[in-house]
Parts: sequence; structure tokens; C-alpha cells
Amino acid sequence: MTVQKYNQADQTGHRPLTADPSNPDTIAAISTPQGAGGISVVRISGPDALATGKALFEPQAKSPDWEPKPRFMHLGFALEYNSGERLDQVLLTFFPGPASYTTEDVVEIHCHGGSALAKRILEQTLNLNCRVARAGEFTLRAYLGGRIDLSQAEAISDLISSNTQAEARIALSVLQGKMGHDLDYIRNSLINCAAEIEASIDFDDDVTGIDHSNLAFMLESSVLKPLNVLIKNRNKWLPYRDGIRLSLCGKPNAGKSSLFNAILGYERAIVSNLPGTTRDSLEEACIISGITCRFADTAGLGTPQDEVEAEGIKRAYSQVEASDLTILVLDRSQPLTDMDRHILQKTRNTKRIIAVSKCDLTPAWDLDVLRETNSPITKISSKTLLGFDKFLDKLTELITNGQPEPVPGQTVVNQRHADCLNAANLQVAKALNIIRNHGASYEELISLHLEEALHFLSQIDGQVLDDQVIDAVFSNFCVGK
Ligand SMILES: Nc1nc2c(c(=O)[nH]1)N(C=O)[C@@H](CNc1ccc(C(=O)N[C@@H](CCC(=O)O)C(=O)O)cc1)CN2
Ligand SMILES: Nc1nc2c(ncn2[C@@H]2O[C@H](COP(=O)(O)OP(=O)(O)OP(=O)(O)O)[C@@H](O)[C@H]2O)c(=O)[nH]1
Ligand SMILES: [Mg+2]
Repeated sequence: MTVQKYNQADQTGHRPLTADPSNPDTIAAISTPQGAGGISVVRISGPDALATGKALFEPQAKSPDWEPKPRFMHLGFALEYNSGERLDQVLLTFFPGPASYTTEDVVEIHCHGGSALAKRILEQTLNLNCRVARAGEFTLRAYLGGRIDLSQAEAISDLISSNTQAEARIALSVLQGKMGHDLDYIRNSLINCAAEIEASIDFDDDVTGIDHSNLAFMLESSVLKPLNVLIKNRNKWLPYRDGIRLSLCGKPNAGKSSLFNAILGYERAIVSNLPGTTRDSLEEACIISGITCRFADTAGLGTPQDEVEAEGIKRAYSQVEASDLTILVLDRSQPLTDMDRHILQKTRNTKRIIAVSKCDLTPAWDLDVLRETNSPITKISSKTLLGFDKFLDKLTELITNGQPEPVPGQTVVNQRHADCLNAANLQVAKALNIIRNHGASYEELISLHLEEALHFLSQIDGQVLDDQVIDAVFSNFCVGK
């Protein structure tokens, strides 16, 4: 995809009123989810949005010179383009650009829900010079039109996919420009430092010379420090932003699926007293303490009896590897086996909790054997739910790292931002190193590192247009957004 910035605000913050100089396509899509619901919305954006909306709409209060009043809802009928047949009773709203979501002319048609009506209306727009919007294209236009920056576009995508209050809060904070504000501060400090260096390059060393210790101090306190706060906050709140992955593992018949079901609160997995009941990995998510937890129940680890079981075991190991936290299930009603010891050994360096299962039955081994495992251990019975609350408490502690939910306004950057921040951090650190070790002699090199740092920071909010970055960001969107 090639992108081109258009309809951008000029220096006074004014956007040109004409939709755009390069005349993009008018796009249309259903912006509400597929399936049953009260209302569906067809959204149209671009130079022909108004003409399209008017051609498909018969207002209730019909008059020959009817025009939609901007930003008002009008009641009427959506029409079939060729026959003029009424398709549905709808509400139409016209948002003239640039004061619209995309900064272009936008028309929304709110029809009745269900999958057929909105599809029919969308089809009519395609007869009228519109094309179906690509995933994220409305928001892409909002970005290209200068309404939002790239990180805000990502925040919109995060808002849509948020499952928890914390996820939504974090995204809303970015959408409201909190991160942009932090970035501006860091960038301005960096620009000031770079300007000082640039100026000194133009002078004779003997004449001026810049105050290197002051420059180092500035870089340290107004660039590196706030930059590191953003990185540190990500690590601190990450589970609240991205959720975490957990896997249940153990030998066949240990009670993994029973525990999986007890956590989820319903009989998701088949449970039986036949070892090898779970063959494939089962994944299910639930929210624990405000964090999205994606659990994987896995096949029991043992010597496979057949090809299918072997594949299941392979998948079980991959799940353990891919998870942030492993719940190792050890059956207390049967003697510990070599396999139990093997799994204990194999997961010793992963973040894990040991669930000693079937505690309602007579124990067959002493908990003392787990003395040196260095992992939290809890006794549970998935049958009587004995010890289950304690297990959940310990699990919660591990999931949250003891960190409470982020407060509103808390910025937690995503992986892409973190990569840019780390890259910028490295460049500034290099510049600082040169300043400290070589003082005045390498100003060009210092300047180069600071320029690089600026470049990375500008990739975060998309001040630097990079097709690949933009493609990557918008490819995660859904159609209609
Ligand atoms: N029906 C509907 N609901 C929606 C959206 C939408 O596009 N349509 N949104 C989007 O997907 C979100 C709201 N986001 C929006 C952000 C800015 C503008 C807008 O037109 N801003 C103008 C005018 C501001 C004003 O009225 O004061 C501007 O800032 O210039 C519209 C929606 C969520 N709800
Ligand atoms: N008494 C008692 N029985 C349990 C408990 N947890 C599981 N069981 C029984 O142990 C057997 C195996 O349980 P599952 O949950 O299917 O074990 P699994 O680890 O998923 O087994 P595979 O999928 O074969 O690897 C079943 O008969 C369960 O009813 C428990 O806490 N107490
Ligand atoms: Mg199972």
C-alpha cells in the first residue's frame, strides 16, 4: 500500500475545506459486527459520500430541495438504487469534512440489525461510485487527514479489541493524547540538545565550545529518564495491557482438565478416568483480577501410545514454552513417577505454580519432596473445591506481580512503541558515551546519534511516514473501522 498525506492541517492548524486535493476513492463498509443486533451502521467516507447518501435515502419529510442538516439524524427510508424500492426504515447522518471522524465527508446510515439489511444497503453504495473499505481504512484516513497520530490509531484498534476495563483505560489514555504529550516532551528536549550540538559544529572549537557536562545532564534528565519511565511502565503494567498466557501441564490423568474447568467455571474440557483423555490443546480465556488470562489445557505428558498422542504431547510442550506462566499439576493420590520428576525438572526455569491435585483423596506422597522446587505450591481438589480459593489467590499474585490495576490516564506502550523507545534509548546512550569519553571532539557523531534517536521516536506517532510501519499497524484492524 502506498500512502500519501493529504488534507493536512497547515501551520495555523487549519485544514482545507475541500475534502482533498488528490481525490481519493469514496469508501463504504458496515461498521457494526456481523450477526444479530438492534442496529447496524453503514459508513461512507470520501468526496462522493454526500451524493451517495442522498441517492440512497428518501427522507420522511420529503421535499425537492432536501439537504441533510450536518450532524443531525434524519429519519427516512433506504432505497434500492435501481428500482427505488424501500429496503428499510433508517436514520441518516451527514458529517461534513473536515469536522468528521475521517476528516472527509462522512455519511452514516443506521439501519435495523441483522446481516441482510446492512449488506443490501452497502451493495447500493457500490453501484454509486463507492468501493468497499479495506480493514482500518476509515482510521487510516483519520491519520492521513491529521486528526489522530499513528499511536492514537493503534489505540482505537486496542479499544475495539479490549476485553477488560484496564485494557480499555490504557487505550483511551493513548487516544486522548497522553502518550503524544510525553513523546513531545522527550522529542523537544532531544531537539534542543541536537540544536546545541549543531550550533557548536558551525563554530571553531577554540572560540565557543559547548558545555558538555550540561549537555550530558540534559540528555540524561530530560531524554533518557522520561524515555525509561515509559519503558519501565510497560513492564510494570504489561499483563493489564496484553493479558497473559497460561498452560496446564502434567502427566496423563493428573487432573489438568478438571482444574481447567474449575477455573473457567464450566465443563469446557472432557474429564474421564482414562489417561490420555485430552489429545489436543484446548484454549479458553477468562478474566482474573482485571487481567485477560488465556489458558491452555494440554495433553498429558508421557510415553505416547500412538501418532495422535505423540502430536498432542508435542503441542503440550509448545504450549508450555509459549506461556508466561505454567500450572504444573501433580496427582497426590498416586505415587510420584519418573515422568512427574521429569516435568518438574523440565519446567524448573519457567515461571510456574505447582498445583497438588486430588487432595480430597488419601495422599500417596509427602509434600516434603517438593521442598527444593522454589515454586509456589498449593493443594487443591477440583472435585470438592478444597483449597481452590487459596490456589486462586496465589495465581492472582503471580499474574499481577502484586501490581494493582492501572489508574485512568496510565500510559502503557505496545510492543512496536517499546521497540522504537529501546532503539532511541540506545542511540542516546551512545551519544552520551561519546560526550563523556571524548568531550568536544566528536560533535558530528553525537549529532548523528541524536538524529537517529529522533527518527525512532517519530516512528511511534507516525510523524515520519513509513509505508511498512503503517501497513503493519493497519493490517491488524477490522473492516469498517
Ligand atoms: N456513529 C458513530 N459513533 C462513533 C464513531 C463514529 O464514527 N460514528 N466513532 C468513530 O469511529 C467514535 C467516535 N469518534 C469520533 C471522533 C471524532 C469525530 C468528529 O467528527 N470530530 C470532529 C467534530 C467534533 C465536534 O463535534 O465537536 C472534529 O473533531 O473536528 C467523530 C467521531 C465512536 N462512536
Ligand atoms: N477425587 C478427585 N478426583 C479428581 C480430581 N481431579 C480430577 N479427578 C479425577 O481424575 C481423573 C482424571 O481427571 P482429568 O481432569 O481428566 O485429568 P487430565 O490430567 O486432564 O488427564 P488427561 O487429559 O488424560 O491427561 C478423572 O476421573 C477425574 O474425575 C480431584 O480433585 N479429586
Ligand atoms: Mg485432560
